[in-house]
Amino acid sequence: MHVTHPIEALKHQLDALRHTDKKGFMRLNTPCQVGNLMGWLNVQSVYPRLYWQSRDVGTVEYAALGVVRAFDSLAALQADLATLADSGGEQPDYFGGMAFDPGMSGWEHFPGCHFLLPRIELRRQQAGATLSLNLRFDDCCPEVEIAQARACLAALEEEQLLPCWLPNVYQREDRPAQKEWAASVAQVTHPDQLGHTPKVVLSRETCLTTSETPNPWALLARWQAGAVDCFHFGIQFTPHEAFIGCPPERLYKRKGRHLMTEALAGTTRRGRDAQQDQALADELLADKKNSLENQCVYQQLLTQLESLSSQVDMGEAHIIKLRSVQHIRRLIHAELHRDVTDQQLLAVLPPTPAVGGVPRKSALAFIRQHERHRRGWYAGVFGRISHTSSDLAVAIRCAHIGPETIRLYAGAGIVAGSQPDEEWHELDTKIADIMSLLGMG
Ligand SMILES: C=C(O[C@H]1C=CC=C(C(=O)O)[C@@H]1O)C(=O)O
Ligand SMILES: [Mg+2]
Repeated sequence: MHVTHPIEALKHQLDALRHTDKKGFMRLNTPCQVGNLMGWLNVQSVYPRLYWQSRDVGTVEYAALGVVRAFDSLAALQADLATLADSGGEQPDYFGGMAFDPGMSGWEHFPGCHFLLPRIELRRQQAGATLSLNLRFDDCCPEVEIAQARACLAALEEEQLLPCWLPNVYQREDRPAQKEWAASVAQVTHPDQLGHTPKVVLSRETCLTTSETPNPWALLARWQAGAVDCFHFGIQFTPHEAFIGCPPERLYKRKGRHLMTEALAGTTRRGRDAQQDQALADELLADKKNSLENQCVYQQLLTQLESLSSQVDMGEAHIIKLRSVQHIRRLIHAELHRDVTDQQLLAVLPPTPAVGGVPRKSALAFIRQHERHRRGWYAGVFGRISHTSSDLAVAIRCAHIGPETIRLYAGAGIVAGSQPDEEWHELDTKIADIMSLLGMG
């Protein structure tokens, strides 16, 4: 992106605000040209650095920098959204996520819940790109806010090409190893356990170490290119740590009172050719174990939505095909009651049984007791929240990148009929895309 002109344009607009008596939220916009949003993010010195693109075709791509406001609680976020909505005018987008298990902390630098209003947003849609500066004129005097915004603009750097090199020599360690995995699957599928807890989603952390530190944005850009029909996200709170992912699963999308959610669970691999691929898809749809995995998810979603909405409709089970895997999916639509907020939805819906289990309480208790790695934001929530609409992904198919390490996460729904070796293999197919990008395929 050639930033000089857009930045000058925003500075002019900012100067004009010096004597403003405006209250609340304000967004200054200017058109701009950009090649690769991640190439732009990668050179910026302002943190957090965040990327978000929803799954739907033709949606906005967001790159965001810095913080105007941030909340570590859903209640505080909701209160802020409500205050701004009452005062009318343009409404801001908050970006962020939540850990899998609110009862356990996230990772270091990753709070249990964190949603932020960025200082700078670079948005791109079909019509073109816009550079925006977000401002809040509520509790501090406008001069302070303007000075902070100005400093952030002054720090912006020109976009550069992403490095095309990624390390490709790694040491791999699986946690749990296959033997311990088999023991956990056996425990979950023991008739006594299944009697009270019919599904637990067990997970694995695959730790890859290398002498180099991989560039998270270069990795995400390549991963994204092969992950169509997926969400794409990345966040860095600090320079040496990133969380990126290309999840296929939506937690929910809300447009006004209309809610879209889904049950995505049940997995098979892709075939060698179209014929085998179709045979695998047909088998998946007819398979009892995989259907049960999916059923656990939709039943819970339907039950939860019953009390929150006036009408709930669910579509037929169908197959979605990703690069390395196929899944069973059922789409769900609901009309929310007037007073239902994102705060409530996020307090009730996650973790869905696609990543947790049923009943939630005993499944989470099993996971807390038996998993020795920390899920952190894996299997949590990541996305965008605003007063008018929200869109959130289930944070699966993701990687945590730190100095000299990449930690990949994959889980598999364990139900009656689950076989340890097959489920272990399912974990491998779920990380196959990113493993092949790292030269480990
Ligand atoms: C928990 C994950 O996948 C979930 C989503 C789709 C299919 C799943 C399955 O078939 O087990 C899982 O429930 C993951 O990829 O880490
Ligand atoms: Mg499965």
